[in-house]
Amino acid sequence: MDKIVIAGGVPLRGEVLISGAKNAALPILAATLLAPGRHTLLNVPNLADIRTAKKLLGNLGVHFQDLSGGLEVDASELTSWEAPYDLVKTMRAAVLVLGPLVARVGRARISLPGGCAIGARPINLHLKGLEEMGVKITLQHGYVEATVKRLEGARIILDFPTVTGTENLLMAAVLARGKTVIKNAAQEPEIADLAQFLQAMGADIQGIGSDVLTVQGVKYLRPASYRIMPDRIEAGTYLAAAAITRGEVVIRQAPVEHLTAVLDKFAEAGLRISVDHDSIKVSSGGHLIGVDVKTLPYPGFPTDMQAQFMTVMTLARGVSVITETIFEKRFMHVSELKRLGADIVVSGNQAVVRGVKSLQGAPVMATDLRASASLILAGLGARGQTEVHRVYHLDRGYERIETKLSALGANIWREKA
Ligand SMILES: CC(=O)N[C@H]1[C@@H](OP(=O)(O)OP(=O)(O)OC[C@H]2O[C@@H](n3ccc(=O)[nH]c3=O)[C@H](O)[C@@H]2O)O[C@H](CO)[C@@H](O)[C@@H]1O
Ligand SMILES: C=C(OP(=O)(O)O)C(=O)O
Repeated sequence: MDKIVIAGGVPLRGEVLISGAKNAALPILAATLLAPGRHTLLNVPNLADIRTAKKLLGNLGVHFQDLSGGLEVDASELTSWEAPYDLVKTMRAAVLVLGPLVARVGRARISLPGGCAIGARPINLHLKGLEEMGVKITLQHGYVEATVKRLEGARIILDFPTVTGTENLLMAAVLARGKTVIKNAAQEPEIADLAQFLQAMGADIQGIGSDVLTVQGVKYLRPASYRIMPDRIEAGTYLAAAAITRGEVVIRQAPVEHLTAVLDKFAEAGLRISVDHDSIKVSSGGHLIGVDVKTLPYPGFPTDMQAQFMTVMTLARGVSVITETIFEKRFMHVSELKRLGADIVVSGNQAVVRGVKSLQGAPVMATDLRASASLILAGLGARGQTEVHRVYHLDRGYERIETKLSALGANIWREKA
């Protein structure tokens, strides 16, 4: 298994270009199942999760062709309605084929996504919403089996604004008979990106970007061409890299309007930030200051930036209290950060971080995607050499991270184990 090695302590300087968003590309790829014909997707990031999604859709009969700067997705004929265990276990977002499959072929058989490092992550809200639309659901041998003759519009109130749950229900509703209203819908910008792709396919959706989505079902959808939004979490991670190395970085092609909570917190922590259209210039304005953060559904501070922000706080002056409200086990990076000398005490869903003068490089092990990013950041900010093991987690969600960081001056490389 590959590892990433970092010789830390170099302030990053230069420009970095943000890739397409993983969490928008995955539901949009799933949504291509809704319409026979050839779709064109632009700005698709080159990530392990995208390769897994292509395998999963390929298994259902979808064909792909690489275009210069894009991907052609041909969903003309579906030959299966099953998402097998082997593919679902490596990528939870595989569950996103459930809504489109019941909408297009009236049935789906999906391996139940298991618990993972960051929490239990059940899909009860996806299933309850689909049942309200007339889908018969049974659980057998670790698989969800879903069948429906005709999807019916419904009024759905989500107990929690689940991101992929909202996406699954939206993708089912666009081809249902009549009107569907999804209340307490998640408002993450990637859902708006999916909704805009669905509109380009001919769907009738009102309330995009809000917590009430109203969908008037249509008889059929047609293939569409769409450019995937840039990745706000990747952009936030490069902000953190500039902060922890006391560097000066320009982040280009950033989804600035969706980064408000993140930019506000970094500014409060003492970074100098200026924004020009889709570019963010960030430089360290003296010392970092400990600030408190609480993760929340969008537009609050994203849980997918919690580990990276915590890492920056390990070198700030004073104390920072970090509260995780979305996932019950998302502090797996703490024990590894402590190996580099961080002072962090966890109690329930709160981590109290007392800034230290310096971190020292050490071998560490990545446990999930954003934990991996946080360990890379810690390595960049530490004295001496850090080795991050189990980088397959990182490759799920960051395109060419060591190449992009090297171009900013970091001493970072990948070694084959
Ligand atoms: C592919 C993708 O877009 N992944 C993102 C998505 O994950 P995902 O869509 O899995 O996250 P959810 O919004 O569904 O989960 C939020 C919380 O709701 C709970 N829950 C969810 C569904 C359900 O049926 N029942 C239930 O109890 C979960 O266990 C969790 O505690 O949103 C998360 C929260 O912003 C991000 O961290 C992930 O990067
Ligand atoms: C938790 C994440 O992804 P996923 O939902 O795909 O596991 C993430 O992107 O941080």
